[in-house]
Amino acid sequence: MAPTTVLLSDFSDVTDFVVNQGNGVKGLSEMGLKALPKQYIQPLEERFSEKKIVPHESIPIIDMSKWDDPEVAKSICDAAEMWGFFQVVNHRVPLQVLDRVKAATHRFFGLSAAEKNKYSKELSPSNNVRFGTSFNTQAEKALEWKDYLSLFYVSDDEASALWPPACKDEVLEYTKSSEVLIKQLLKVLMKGLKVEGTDEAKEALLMGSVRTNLNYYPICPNPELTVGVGRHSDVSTLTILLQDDIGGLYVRGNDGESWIHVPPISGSLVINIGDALQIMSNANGSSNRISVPIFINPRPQDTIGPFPEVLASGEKPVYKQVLYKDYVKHFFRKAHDGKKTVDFAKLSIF
Ligand SMILES: COc1cc(/C=C/C(=O)SCCNC(=O)CCNC(=O)[C@H](O)C(C)(C)COP(=O)(O)OP(=O)(O)OC[C@H]2O[C@@H](n3cnc4c(N)ncnc43)[C@H](O)[C@@H]2OP(=O)(O)O)ccc1O
Ligand SMILES: O=C(O)CCC(=O)C(=O)O
Ligand SMILES: [Fe+2]
Repeated sequence: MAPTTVLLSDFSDVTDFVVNQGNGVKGLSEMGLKALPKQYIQPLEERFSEKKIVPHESIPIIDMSKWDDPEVAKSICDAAEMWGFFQVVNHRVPLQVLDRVKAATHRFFGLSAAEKNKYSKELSPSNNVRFGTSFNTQAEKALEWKDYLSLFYVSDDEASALWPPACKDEVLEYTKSSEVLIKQLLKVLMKGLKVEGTDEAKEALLMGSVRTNLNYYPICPNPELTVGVGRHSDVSTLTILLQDDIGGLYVRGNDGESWIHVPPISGSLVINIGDALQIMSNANGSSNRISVPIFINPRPQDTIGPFPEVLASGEKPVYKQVLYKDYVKHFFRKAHDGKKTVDFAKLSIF
């Protein structure tokens, strides 16, 4: 459809158009706006500054073709500890599956606003399926330039009945095809933490629930004034990010000030250690992290806290035991605020 030029003054309320009517920022972008609406202008400290990018730094790129090789395991554990982020290639998730889920994402966001809005918080037939924009429009002082569809997996039957037909098969295929990689990564990471043996209870704690988000960042008239997604770390155990070839993902450097670009590498997946694993591994990290789509999590009803094995040597617990659902609710109820979500689980002496 050809873009219509609409003056911003024609809008009585940008938020109503974007949020309530389900047009999203995609709807705004397609109007051919010449300037960013004021609702999206981020305060200076939240904007991304090119000056803070470290040009020649890179997060590790790990070739997983020989994934039983102890050297590969060491690279994974070192990258998780040093960066919390790494890219994997030759990961055994078929490349056609990745292509199909990318196409399905375009197909879903290409639907009309009315069709997408059927999955909004107010109209969705289930809490497990949600179309939205920004992060938490109620709590945010400035909105973020992103639309999303969030799909929490309960069962194949539920997904088949309630997920949007435009993308459900491809999202299911993508999440299921990633399972073998996820299990391998968790096995290696647990061994690195000296948490041996994966019984059913431990497996549920690490990967008992799966949420897949499809994020859409349309062209923005003034990208320098806003953000697609603000500074945050994921509340997952692990996040598997599939990004397209546009780029734009940055990871906090270990100095807590600089940013490192994560260049798109065709066929690669970005792996990001989330807060839940940080809490269970008792790591007192202070750098921010950014990542994407398949969030591997404990189950909502699980209580998370440092694994007994990591405290066995006398290491003092940094985190208390928290109900995972409470932790996630805490994350979703506030605007993005860097790495502060984890403070919710910290023992008061830290
Ligand atoms: C959207 O932009 C994002 C997203 C992210 C995501 C990063 C992650 O790491 S997602 C992985 C989180 N883990 C899980 O989902 C697994 C565990 N799940 C749960 O514990 C529950 O499913 C639940 C998420 C807590 C929802 O349980 P429910 O009983 O339905 O609780 P509610 O009271 O309805 O919701 C609580 C609160 O959260 C808001 N919310 C719920 N789902 C979502 C969602 N998918 N996206 C955004 N917000 C959501 C909901 O509106 C409630 O808030 P109220 O203010 O309405 O009370 C990273 C970066 C991004 O930019
Ligand atoms: O799209 C990106 O590059 C980052 C998105 C992200 O961090 C998230 O959805 O949790
Ligand atoms: Fe993220």
